[in-house]
Amino acid sequence: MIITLTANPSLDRTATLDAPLARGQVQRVSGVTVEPGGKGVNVARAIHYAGHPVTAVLPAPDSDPILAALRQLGVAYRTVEVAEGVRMNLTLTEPDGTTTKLNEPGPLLTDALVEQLAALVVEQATGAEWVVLSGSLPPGVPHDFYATLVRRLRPLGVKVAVDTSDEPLQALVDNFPDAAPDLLKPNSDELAQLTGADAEQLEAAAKAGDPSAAVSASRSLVDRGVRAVMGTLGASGAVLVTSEGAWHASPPPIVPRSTVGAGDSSVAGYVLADCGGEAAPDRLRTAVAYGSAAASKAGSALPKPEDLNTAEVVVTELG
Ligand SMILES: O=P(O)(O)OC[C@@]1(O)O[C@H](CO)[C@@H](O)[C@@H]1O
Repeated sequence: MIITLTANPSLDRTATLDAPLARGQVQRVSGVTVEPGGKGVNVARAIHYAGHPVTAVLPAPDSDPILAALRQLGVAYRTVEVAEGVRMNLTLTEPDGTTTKLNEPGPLLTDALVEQLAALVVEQATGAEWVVLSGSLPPGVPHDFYATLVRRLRPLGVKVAVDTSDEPLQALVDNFPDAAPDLLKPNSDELAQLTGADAEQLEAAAKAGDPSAAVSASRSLVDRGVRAVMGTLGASGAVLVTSEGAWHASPPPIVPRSTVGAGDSSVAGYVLADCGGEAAPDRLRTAVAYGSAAASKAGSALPKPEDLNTAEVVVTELG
């Protein structure tokens, strides 16, 4: 069983544009989809499609359309009941695959609701293989929420993955090694932010086939207690660093349609491969196959096992 927490779930509304976005103009959209989203919800969806037991934990009113959508997909969930509906995040996709996201802050959670949410995750985590803590935190939730939760989860013996950004990510790192998770999934900006590396240089080097800056940044986090750091590098694939070694995986060729959910899919792939007993290089291979399959799908659509092109992911062991 895998548990995902989405403290700030969303309904993802994707508008497809037939022409490049023209700022300040009225433009017609050619299609709209609405899907249940938020990073942990996406991870849960991809895991569910793979046939692995999963429960998504999230705050939402009982009548919220996100819950109806999850029921329709057959994704199991547990909620903390809140009064205000989940936020609506807007994605604009342009013909060349450029994706623009406008994310709302989300509804305020009171201290009592924050504690109910943490207690629900701890309850569900008992006996689970992994808990995945993903996404931003809505107003009212302290920045160190994930740090506190990792500390509460560790005694249960469950593995913990964290994928977040900005202050919650910084607060987590500030609380290492006590709050160090089993998997941290920063993107290149986050890796640079956390380690003082230059984001542009790190990305440019990875694009040119040299992921060493991403590896050193990831290694500095492993040195501070994280079991595995998977740094995602967009079209340049991802690196995985553990205390045993470092690997880079380049993705299979795809036509990118929407990057929304690519990072979440890579987390799902990593955790699924770990549950299947795969070694580090194959966990990275599966993660990158999942991430690139998601990027080749429209809107917030997530990959199913038949969408994966694992054979064309090239994994290289690095020194
Ligand atoms: O605002 P956050 O929590 O950082 O990110 C939320 C979000 O952009 O992440 C998912 C894609 O990763 C989307 O489903 C959702 O809209």
